[in-house]
Amino acid sequence: MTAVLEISGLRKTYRGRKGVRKALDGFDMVVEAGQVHGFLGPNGSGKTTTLRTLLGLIKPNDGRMTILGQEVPRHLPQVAGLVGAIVESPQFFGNFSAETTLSLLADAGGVNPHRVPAVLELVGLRDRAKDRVKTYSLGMKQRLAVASALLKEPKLLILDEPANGLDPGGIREMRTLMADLAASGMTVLLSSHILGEIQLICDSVTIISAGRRVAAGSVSEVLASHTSATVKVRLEPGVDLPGAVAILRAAGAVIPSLEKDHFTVGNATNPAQITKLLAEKQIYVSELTPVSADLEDVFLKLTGTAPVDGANRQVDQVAAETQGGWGQ
Ligand SMILES: Nc1ncnc2c1ncn2[C@@H]1O[C@H](COP(=O)(O)OP(=O)(O)OP(=O)(O)O)[C@@H](O)[C@H]1O
Repeated sequence: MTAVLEISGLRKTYRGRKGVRKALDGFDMVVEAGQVHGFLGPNGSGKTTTLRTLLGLIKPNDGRMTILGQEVPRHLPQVAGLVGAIVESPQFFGNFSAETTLSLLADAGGVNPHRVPAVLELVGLRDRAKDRVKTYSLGMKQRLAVASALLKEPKLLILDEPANGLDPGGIREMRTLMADLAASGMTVLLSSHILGEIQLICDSVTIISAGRRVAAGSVSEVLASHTSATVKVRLEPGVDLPGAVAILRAAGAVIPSLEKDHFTVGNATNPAQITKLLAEKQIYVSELTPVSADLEDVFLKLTGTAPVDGANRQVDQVAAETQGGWGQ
């Protein structure tokens, strides 16, 4: 596969009241052709700074970026026509209809006017195309923004939070739209906080935390390599569950949850050890199942942004989570 987008060692610092802030601290990203690539990170981790830098809106301090093989920002004029982007919520004139807005944009950008009805159809605004934009819902304005980015039939589409403000039906339609665009050969880079959506829509993902890449790869690879060794344990009916938990805890097991009829072991890198330890005390396991992580678990773990009981986590505050194995 060829990379449509490559970023390596990107650095951007801002000077502020409290001195220098590293918004990007040697960030790397690769997006392969024809993929829908998710760009994930907590608030303030550097996503918008990355996208703005890529589009030549911010000057980086260091690093290398290429779009479609061309080094940017130096060759941005050569590739600008092949990139559609919505990085900041675009402002549309409320008294114009979507059709007029897109026709004006097509005209200004030298785009064939036939693209206007085509993109209106694609984003699902056909039936409201003649209504004034000020009568649109947030989600409809979002669709219009996507339509404007699609006008010039870009090879790379960059969308910052495209599902913002969309209802579940709208999110599902956006998902179908992304899949259709990717199937037509377009590469889509999508930043989002809706992790379930990223998991459903994206082929691959980059996770950023504090200006650095903390994970990258296909969604399944990222999930597999960061799935914690958690197993769910069910015992024969009538067995003293807290007693069994105490035996395992004494041997070093971490038990994140104890329910009425089962418990979980969070550091079960060797699950056989659980059955062995309990069987030695004549306690028999009736079910032992791995608990698979979803993207939200991986995200919270890698970015250190899981909620902490009784604390209000502050922006920029990350908690490093370390979890050792047990029973090796
Ligand atoms: N113009 C600026 N001046 C100073 N600091 C800035 C500026 N723009 C961004 N930053 C800082 O850089 C860091 C990264 O910000 P950025 O907007 O890229 O994050 P983000 O991942 O897009 O966050 P969010 O998900 O909240 O939109 C933050 O700490 C932010 O405060």
